[in-house]
Amino acid sequence: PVTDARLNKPEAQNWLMYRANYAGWGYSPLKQVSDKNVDKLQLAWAFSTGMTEGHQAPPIVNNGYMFVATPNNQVICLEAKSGREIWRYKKTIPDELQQLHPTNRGVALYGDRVYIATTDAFLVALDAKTGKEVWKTAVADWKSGYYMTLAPLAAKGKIMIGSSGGEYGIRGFVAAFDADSGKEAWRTYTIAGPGEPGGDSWPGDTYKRGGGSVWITGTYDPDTNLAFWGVGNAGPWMADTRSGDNLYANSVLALDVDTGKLKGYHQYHHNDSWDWDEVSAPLLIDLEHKGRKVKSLVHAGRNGYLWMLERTDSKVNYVDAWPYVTQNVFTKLDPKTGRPTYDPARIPATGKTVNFCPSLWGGKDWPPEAYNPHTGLLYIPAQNNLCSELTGEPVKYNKGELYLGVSIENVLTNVRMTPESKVHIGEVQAWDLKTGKKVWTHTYPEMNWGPLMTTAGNLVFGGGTNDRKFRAFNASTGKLLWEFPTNSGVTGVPSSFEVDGEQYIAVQSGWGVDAERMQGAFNAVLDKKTTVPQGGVIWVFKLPRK
Ligand SMILES: O=C(O)c1cc(C(=O)O)c2c(n1)C(=O)C(=O)c1cc(C(=O)O)[nH]c1-2
Ligand SMILES: [Ca+2]
Repeated sequence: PVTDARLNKPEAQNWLMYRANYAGWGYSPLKQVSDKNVDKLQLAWAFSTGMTEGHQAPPIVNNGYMFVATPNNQVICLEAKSGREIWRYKKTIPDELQQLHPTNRGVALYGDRVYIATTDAFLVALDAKTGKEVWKTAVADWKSGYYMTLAPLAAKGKIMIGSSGGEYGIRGFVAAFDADSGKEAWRTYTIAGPGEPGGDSWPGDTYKRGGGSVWITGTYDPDTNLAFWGVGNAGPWMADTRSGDNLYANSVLALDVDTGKLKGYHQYHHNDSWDWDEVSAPLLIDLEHKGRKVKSLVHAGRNGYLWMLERTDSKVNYVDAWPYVTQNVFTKLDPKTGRPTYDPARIPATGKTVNFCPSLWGGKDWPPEAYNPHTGLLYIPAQNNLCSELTGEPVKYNKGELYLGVSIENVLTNVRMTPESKVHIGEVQAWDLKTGKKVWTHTYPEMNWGPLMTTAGNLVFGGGTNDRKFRAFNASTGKLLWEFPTNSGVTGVPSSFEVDGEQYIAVQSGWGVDAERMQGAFNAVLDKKTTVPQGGVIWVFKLPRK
């Protein structure tokens, strides 16, 4: 059984949750595979999932058993050392349901159960031994544009989730369900309504369709019982349709896990007009900043700034922020609050064509950063040097239809090259958070959609490029130490685990969703055409036996 005690201090041999620990580090304390021997890493087993589209979920492992979520609401349970299938669950969803983002980012383990959030906006509890449904709860109405792609967060008897739908005029929320019964415990809207604090930051009834979706797992601080959730873009995209700050879109929220009460927040940027969802949950890192000890929240923003905040038991304070990729929208940040001032020429608006950097896919979209406590470095999978051009147009709300204010043709061709992006776009960056200095950068000619994992073996793992490769870098120096061509592009979250004294590295390969759309946008604006093979495979590697 997966207990709170185990989730608070996960064993090195397991990968029990989305980012391995509540702090969101994407860090494995295992070190059998290291910078000294990773060049010998070889295939242990591979397993075809039977699905196409975006395979993004980490292989989650509990004492030799692996649980993998794939697109189409499928969960596969396997013997972790052999890849032998034990059970498979697939939720059927209505045929009419077209998922804008066809992916699932993983399961949560709690007690003897496995939890998955589905495309038709159900939260489902499965028996971990058999894969049989124990309960399922309808979380929201998919016909109104709600769908779920994130891995749930389990803590203190509750299973927490959020919903996607920021491009459909939903009103976002984080909700918690009793792990035993599936009964809803609380629901906190990410978009403030009339009479609530922040409610006056939305004109008229625009809050009802204000977006603020939550589609990446939150992080959690057991000491204060606060969970930290990133909030997506405001909707519709053009900011002139909803003058005001639009709280709490594009923010981080600190929510009390027992009650859902909002205890603090920081809005990274107000009145969003760029589809810069700030959904990635901040990493919890204790660090020293200018000689002061800070219990920080670190977030590489889709808006292209690297944010350092401070968490207390009742507040979120701004500490520092700086651009980590080319950014031409913010002209300055208020040194006390971090509130940005915008270049008016860079704000997309209805009836205007506006060019801005980074692109609408941001300095970093959803693929998670990683933090290694030994190197003290934060690793960011970045898209640098790239810009977008959007032409705003009037939009009318129709239930269940896209609510953007930009034509879909424009979205699919939005990228604009710069002299620098012709040289390179994708990067793996390593930042020393003490000094605020970048320590190393690995560059790719084209995009990087690769979630990162770092290990005590002084390694950083990640894929993300359109050449199908999965790679290992020296965590201290950035030197490329190993690469392996998989079946498809790797946008999966890597994980690591140990069985019978051997360390394994696992990742799903299966290109899709916006990595594929961004490739399509490059294909549309460049002379070159790239296709990436489709199909999902779980890849598991280890060292040769001695
Ligand atoms: O506003 C939303 O609700 C929402 C949801 C999702 C999603 O659930 O995957 C994405 C986005 N927005 C988004 O803006 C985006 O760039 C994106 C990329 C991806 C992906 O899986 O590659 N999903 C999403
Ligand atoms: Ca979005």
